[in-house]
Amino acid sequence: MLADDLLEPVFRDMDPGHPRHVADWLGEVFGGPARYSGTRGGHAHMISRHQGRGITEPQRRRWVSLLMDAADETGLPADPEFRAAFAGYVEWGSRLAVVFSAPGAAPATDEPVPRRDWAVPPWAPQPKKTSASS
Ligand code: HEM
Repeated sequence: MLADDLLEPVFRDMDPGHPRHVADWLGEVFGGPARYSGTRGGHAHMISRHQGRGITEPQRRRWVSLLMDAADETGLPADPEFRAAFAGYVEWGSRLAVVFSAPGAAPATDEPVPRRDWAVPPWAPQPKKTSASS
């Protein structure tokens, strides 16, 4: 993000632990251990870190794009069911980040960390049947 023209001004003074904090948050949202709630203060703290930043739509869109690149680079599961749920959450959350970071916004903070799941088991390409195997 620091190498990105649109996001550098937003992340210039970021906490060096930021990638870990976001990973802990996302892990908790998607059913992993409640590490963010246990170590960082949960939903209220996450919201407070966005307030007053005035995140713009182009910055949001770029952030989403870089997060999707990171999902590939870190080897998150690539099945379409998980990725659809992941993309849905990231689109939802990042649009809320724009709203909550606007001047004068007063978002509710006493909410739990959201949870996301995906109902359909992962799909994987099936080997084609050949005449020899039928
Ligand atoms: C689904 C959407 C998002 C999630 C889940 C998310 C999550 C988080 C989390 C967990 C933190 C760390 C809070 C802490 O210190 O404990 C954080 C901080 C921050 N986020 Fe987001 N965020 C989202 C969208 C965005 C977007 C779209 C932007 C800007 C383009 C943004 C900018 C920031 C900034 C500037 C910080 C503070 C950096 C630091 O010092 O750690 N976030 N976010």
